[in-house]
Amino acid sequence: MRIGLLGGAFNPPHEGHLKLAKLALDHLDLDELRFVPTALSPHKPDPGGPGAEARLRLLSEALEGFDRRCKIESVELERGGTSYTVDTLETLSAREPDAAWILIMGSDQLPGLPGWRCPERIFELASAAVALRPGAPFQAPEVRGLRPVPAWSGRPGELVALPATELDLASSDLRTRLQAAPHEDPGGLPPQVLGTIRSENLYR
Ligand SMILES: Nc1ncnc2c1ncn2[C@@H]1O[C@H](COP(=O)(O)OP(=O)(O)OP(=O)(O)O)[C@@H](O)[C@H]1O
Ligand SMILES: O=C(O)c1ccc[n+]([C@@H]2O[C@H](COP(=O)([O-])O)[C@@H](O)[C@H]2O)c1
Repeated sequence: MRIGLLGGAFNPPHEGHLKLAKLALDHLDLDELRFVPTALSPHKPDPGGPGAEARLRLLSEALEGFDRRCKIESVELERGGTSYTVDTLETLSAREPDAAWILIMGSDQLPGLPGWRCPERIFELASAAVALRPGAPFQAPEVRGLRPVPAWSGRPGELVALPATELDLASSDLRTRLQAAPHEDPGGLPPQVLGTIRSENLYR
């Protein structure tokens, strides 16, 4: 099994996340892509917003009718506390030892990778696929064991580039816009997600 892990706060989930997932599914020949909502993101501990339960609900709405290979992996919400990727990979790889894991991310994550908890261990357990995000160039970071390759073979430690999402969307901008103009469509939200945000007065 070739399994992609797309981790994030999804606060709220938006079309940029879905485009990233689609690019990964199409280019990496994945059997599954799991969205992994954080309990607390290590570098964004207090982002505001409606909390984990609502983020999870919005994410499952965003995935309704999307690609059937997409699932939600709730291991970080169940574990609670700060969501370190190395802990998640240790749990998943012990649980599913035959899977090949690949982290799916936007290029804004690359400069911070050496500062993640135990990055060398992360890339003993998984690879990474990175899509260009507007404003964030692709620059391979210095992490032992991580090496750029043209295509993913399934072996850990490989860093592969995905095409650009070409969607200049960020949850933080959407939160700001929703708060400033609650009755306007900020753009970039799946319709079901916007509907729930409105009907439940979230992000006010
Ligand atoms: N528009 C986008 N294009 C490419 N990747 C994206 C895009 N938006 C988010 N991502 C990626 O999705 C993953 C999860 O992102 P996250 O949930 O933190 O969303 P975000 O929009 O970056 O949130 P925030 O603005 O609150 O920081 C990260 O790897 C991030 O790089
Ligand atoms: O493990 C770490 O040290 C680490 C540091 C920063 C980010 N991450 C992961 O990267 C993903 C996106 O994080 P963020 O902060 O952009 O929401 C999410 O799954 C985080 O758990 C992980």
